[in-house]
Parts: sequence; structure tokens; C-alpha cells
Amino acid sequence: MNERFLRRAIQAVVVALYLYGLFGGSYAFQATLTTVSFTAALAVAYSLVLGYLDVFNFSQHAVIGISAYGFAITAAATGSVWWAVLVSAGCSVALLVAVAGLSARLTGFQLGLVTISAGAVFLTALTTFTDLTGGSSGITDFPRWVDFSARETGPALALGVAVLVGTGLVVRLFMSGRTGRLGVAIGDDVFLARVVGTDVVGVRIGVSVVSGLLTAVATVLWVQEQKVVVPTTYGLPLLIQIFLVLMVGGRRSIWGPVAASVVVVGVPGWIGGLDGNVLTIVFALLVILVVVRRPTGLFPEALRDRRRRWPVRRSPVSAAGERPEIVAVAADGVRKSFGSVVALDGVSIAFEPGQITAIIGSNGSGKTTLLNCLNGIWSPEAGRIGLRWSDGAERDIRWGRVHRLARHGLGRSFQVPRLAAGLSVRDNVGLACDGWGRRANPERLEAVLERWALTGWLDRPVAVLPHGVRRWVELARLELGGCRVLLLDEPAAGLTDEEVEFLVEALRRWRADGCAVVLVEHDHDLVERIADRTVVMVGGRIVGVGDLAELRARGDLHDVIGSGTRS
Ligand SMILES: Nc1ncnc2c1ncn2[C@@H]1O[C@H](COP(=O)(O)OP(=O)(O)OP(=O)(O)O)[C@@H](O)[C@H]1O
Repeated sequence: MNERFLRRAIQAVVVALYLYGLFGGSYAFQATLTTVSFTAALAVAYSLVLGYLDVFNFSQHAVIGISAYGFAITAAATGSVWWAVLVSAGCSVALLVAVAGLSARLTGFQLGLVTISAGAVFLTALTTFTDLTGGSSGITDFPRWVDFSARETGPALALGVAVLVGTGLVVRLFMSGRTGRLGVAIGDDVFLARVVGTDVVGVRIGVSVVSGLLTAVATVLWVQEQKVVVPTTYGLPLLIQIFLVLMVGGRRSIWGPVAASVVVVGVPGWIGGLDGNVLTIVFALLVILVVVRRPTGLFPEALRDRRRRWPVRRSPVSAAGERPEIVAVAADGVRKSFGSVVALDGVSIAFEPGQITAIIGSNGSGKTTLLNCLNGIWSPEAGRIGLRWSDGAERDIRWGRVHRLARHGLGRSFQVPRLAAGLSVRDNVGLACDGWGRRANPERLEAVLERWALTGWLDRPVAVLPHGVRRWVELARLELGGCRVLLLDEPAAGLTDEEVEFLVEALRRWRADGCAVVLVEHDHDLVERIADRTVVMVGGRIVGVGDLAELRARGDLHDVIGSGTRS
């Protein structure tokens, strides 16, 4: 069946259910649809963190639960609903921010273990510190804004719908602009996000704050409807429901989680009397089916041009020239090893503005490792990497600051072009400015897209772009970012002869603009045509620097350089 038709049909069914619920459903139908709405709202709030930033928090039930208990305990103790809201929001934000902070230091597996443990601590604490939590009977006596009677399922449903629509709108608006583009880049390729200048931890924390606030609002309002805060509401079934809803519905979608909530929460509620174990088996099979057949869920995010939809305001200044820039870089006695493998052994070389330096050498000779050290990705055991700035200052690299170096014009491309799969071509190129938090001048962006012959590819997902076009997207990003030092790792690999000519033009342009270009390349014909000087590496050392033709004449380098024509 046509995908689009299927999605429209699902949307129509969801809308019809809600219209029926709001204007005619029975009490039981409305009550279940209210639970569907709050579950969907909580899932959509969490989609900011899971869907965009790819942070799996297995204590999300604790985030919701601590928000609910924070509200009920504070409201009961102070008699003030507003104080209770503040405490509730503070609790959920603090937990999500802690997870976001940890995600910078821990791998997915370690983070999974930590969050599972945090969830277990929360659930055990609920039934241990009974003076505070009321134990298994929970907390029932606390002030509320609204006190729905058992027969007021219609107004309760209206509240649930308002919360769901509000949460969806905030998520959609928040993720439609720069934060959305950076969020997608972080979720798709966190390394790429850093290399284009994104403060990954900062974005994760910012998005977690918004997610925590939305979670608190939905939870507090749900508590008004439920009238009671008990441990069973915030146990593992809630966590499983939320994951199920996002995995089945789609992690970067709004309609998907709503439709999935109808299936996961609504259908069993409306049918009634279903065996819990049977339901668990059915849902587990559903997860397996969807994850295997449709890993992106029922509603994969459609390709959206976030920059186009929410155009950035005109900025009079282009990306380049607004900040102190790195204009030259040099390695001095750099040594880097991986276990017993010495990848760089006392490498010293300077790269100056207006000069193209090619680095050649056999596989494993240390070329990429040198780029990674110049780029601040690896920190060498010995030696230093010096930077010269546009204001004449000279400073050594401070390690672990890849994104800061990128913000100051240290640009990098990779052997295999790195693009964010969830972003359009325009948004991928525009990451150059998003990363360092400045607005891209729209005219300059369009000019760069045109110069790199990308205008014909703007509506295609980057996953289906030909290799050459992927390469142009990556290089166009460097140009838009106004990078003054370009560390290019085999840019000609996999290009056709015609494309290599296009690349040569770009390299000449960069040189004429005064950029320092470092070109790691196996295509010796290209090196001979374009490089001002060639560096030969063998076994982590520099064994020759000069003109390629002269280096070729050296007998001791014959084995390394050979004839070196394109393959
Ligand atoms: N992350 C890593 N972990 C372990 N060893 C590494 C790592 N990165 C590089 N090495 C090793 O360091 C040496 C230099 O690798 P590097 O990738 O810098 O070589 P290269 O000259 O760029 O090779 P190629 O032309 O194949 O890209 C190799 O022996 C490689 O196996």
C-alpha cells in the first residue's frame, strides 16, 4: 500500500477517534482516550531526547514519576500548587540534564546500565521511604487546580488533548530551527556535529531542559486528572509503553507516537478484560516486527528542509570574517601511538596560508592520524600543535576542543564524506554556521549551493546521493563556514575525472583566497598538478618534503611514491 496513503489513513482514524471521544464517547471511552493522550504527550516530550539526540534513558519512568511525586509531596506539604509545579519541573529537568551530561562521558551500553540502575533506585525508594511517598497506597491528599469528578471524563479528555497538542506544537517549533538541525546532526553522527563546531553537551543539556519542562507540565496535569500518585503508575510498564510508542510510532514524529499510543494504550483499554501477560507477548512481538521491518517506525520523519521552512533572517555579514580565525597550523615533534603501534613518530611540519601541501605515503603511514592531531581529535603523547590566528596571536591547541577549533575556521573533510542522514542537502551545508551558532547569510548559502552544483539535489535524501555529490556537500560546508585551514582527507577518492577537475578548481580557489590547504591524497597526478609542496610519510615519520617530481627522482623514495597514477 502507498506509504503516504497509509499515513493519511492512520491520521484520519486518530482524528475520528478523538472527535468521537470529545463529542459523543462513553465515559469509559473518554477515560481511556485521556490516558492515551497523556501517554502520547509524555512520549513526544521524551522524543526530543531519544529521537533527536539519540540518548536512551532507561529511567524515563523515574523522570515522570519523580515529577509526579515532587508535585504531590510539595503540594501536600506547602499547600501551594505553584511551588509544587516548580519542584516538579526542577526534578524532571535535573534528572534529564544529569542523563544528558552523562551521555557525553559514557558509551550507550554504560549509559544504559546507569539509567537502569537509577530507575531501580527510584522504584525501590518509593516503597522504602513510605513516610514521604505513602508506600504502595501512594499520595491522595494534596491540593489540585482542577478536581474532576468521576463523571467529568469529557473535560478531563479535553485537558489531555490540550496537553498533547501543546506538547506536539512546542516540540515541532523547537526542533524546526537551528536546535532541530543540530539535534539531528548529533543523533545521526555526533562526531560530525563536533567537527562542524557544535557544542554537543550544551545542545544536549538545552534540549533536555525543554524535554524536562514538557514532561513536568504533562505529568502535573495528568496528576490533576488521576487524583492519586501511586508507584504502580510509574513502574516499568510505563517505561515500556513509552519506548514502544516511540519505536513503533517513530522517534522524530508527532503523529506516529499518538497513533502508537492508541494501539498500545487505547485498544487494550477499550477491549477490556485482556490478560496482561498476553498483552505483553503481543506488544513484544509488535516491537520485534516493527523494529525488524521498519526500524524508523510507522512514521519516519519526512525529509524536511528546516532552514527553508523557518528561514533565517537576513544577516548582513557573511560567515567568514566575524571572528578571530585560525590561519595557520603546525606540528612540532608530534608523537602518537595506539598501543604498540606508533602512528606518528616525531612529526614536525608547518602549513602556511595560501599554500597547498599534499601528504602522501602508503597505507598506515600516519597521514590521517596527523590530520586528527592537527584537528584536535587526538592528543599526542609528545610534541605540540601550534595555531596562528588572524590577529597574529600564536597558541597551542587545547585538547578536547574540536568544536571550538571548528568555530574558528579549522575545517576538516573525511575519507568517507560525513553527512547527517536526517537533514536535507541545504541543512547539511548550513551546519557550517549552525555549529558555531551564527546565522548563515541566506544569499551566501544559496551562492555556495550553486557553486558546488548542489541546487539540483536539494530535495533528495542524502543517503541516496552519488558519492561525488556527497563529497561536494562536505566541501561546500567548509566553504560556507569560511574555513581558513582545510584538512582534507583523500577528497579525490572515488571521484570521476570530470569531478576531479571540479575539485582542482575548488582547491585553486581556496589557495587564491589565502587558505592553508592540507591535502592527504593517493592520487599522485592530482598532487603533481595542484600541490605547492609534497610531504612523504613512511611509518609515522616525514621522510621527504618538496616538489613531487624531485622527490620521485630520489632513489630511496621510489618504493613509496612509485608512479602513483590514479586508480
Ligand atoms: N583509532 C586507532 N586505533 C588503533 N590504531 C590506529 C587508530 N588509528 C590509526 N591507527 C593505526 O595507526 C597507523 C596509522 O594509521 P593512519 O590511518 O593514520 O594511516 P594512513 O596513512 O592515513 O593510512 P590510509 O592511507 O590507509 O588512510 C596504522 O597502523 C593504523 O592501524
